[in-house]
Amino acid sequence: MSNGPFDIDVDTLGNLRPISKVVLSLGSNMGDSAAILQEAVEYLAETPDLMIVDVSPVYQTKPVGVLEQDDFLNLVVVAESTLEPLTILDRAAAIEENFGRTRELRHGPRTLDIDVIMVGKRISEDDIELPHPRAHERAFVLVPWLDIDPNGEIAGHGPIAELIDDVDVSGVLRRDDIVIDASTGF
Ligand SMILES: Nc1ncnc2c1ncn2[C@@H]1O[C@H](COP(=O)(O)OP(=O)(O)OP(=O)(O)O)[C@@H](O)[C@H]1O
Ligand SMILES: Nc1nc2c(c(=O)[nH]1)N=C(CO)CN2
Repeated sequence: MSNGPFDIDVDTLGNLRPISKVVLSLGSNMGDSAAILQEAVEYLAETPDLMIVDVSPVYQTKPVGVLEQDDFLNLVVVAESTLEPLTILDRAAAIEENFGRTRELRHGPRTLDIDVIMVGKRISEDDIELPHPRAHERAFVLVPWLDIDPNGEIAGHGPIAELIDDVDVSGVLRRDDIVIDASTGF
């Protein structure tokens, strides 16, 4: 899979649309987190013009940032899309809102958080920064991502297989007993 806008899709009107690689990080530490992640993957699979390529195993992870909160369940989704990065961010926020996500505390507990890790190229704007500025230092992103995309890279930081050597992975435990059914929609 290419990282950037090198693959092209032609829509029904004949317009050429670049296909970008998309990486999303999903996390939950409130409510029935396994069921929430399952449903969130289904919402993503139903998103027009976004095709899921793979869903990682689920990991139970120690909280990063605010430490006084429950462990998270995390997974990573790799997809391909012709959507604009801001459209993907809006879609992620809309899916979060289905689960009553509130933003009372930065890095605090949440039913569902969807971070946009990358959408093809690098972007730095008021509303969006890509790649996600903290992804390269987060074991809860790198470990599941590596499982499904061993050649993955974060622009400006390098291959995830190398970045992982510099992060503490001790708080990240694979939960093979939690299976996300990724068969619906792709
Ligand atoms: N790549 C990105 N992914 C997600 N949100 C982003 C991104 N770039 C900018 N944002 C903006 O940053 C805000 C992130 O808010 P949010 O409450 O999700 O942060 P957080 O998940 O607590 O912390 P972190 O950003 O460290 O993961 C959102 O309002 C969103 O518009
Ligand atoms: N383990 C873990 N810690 C976090 C997470 C998360 O998904 N997993 N999300 C955060 C805000 O994006 C802050 N801290």
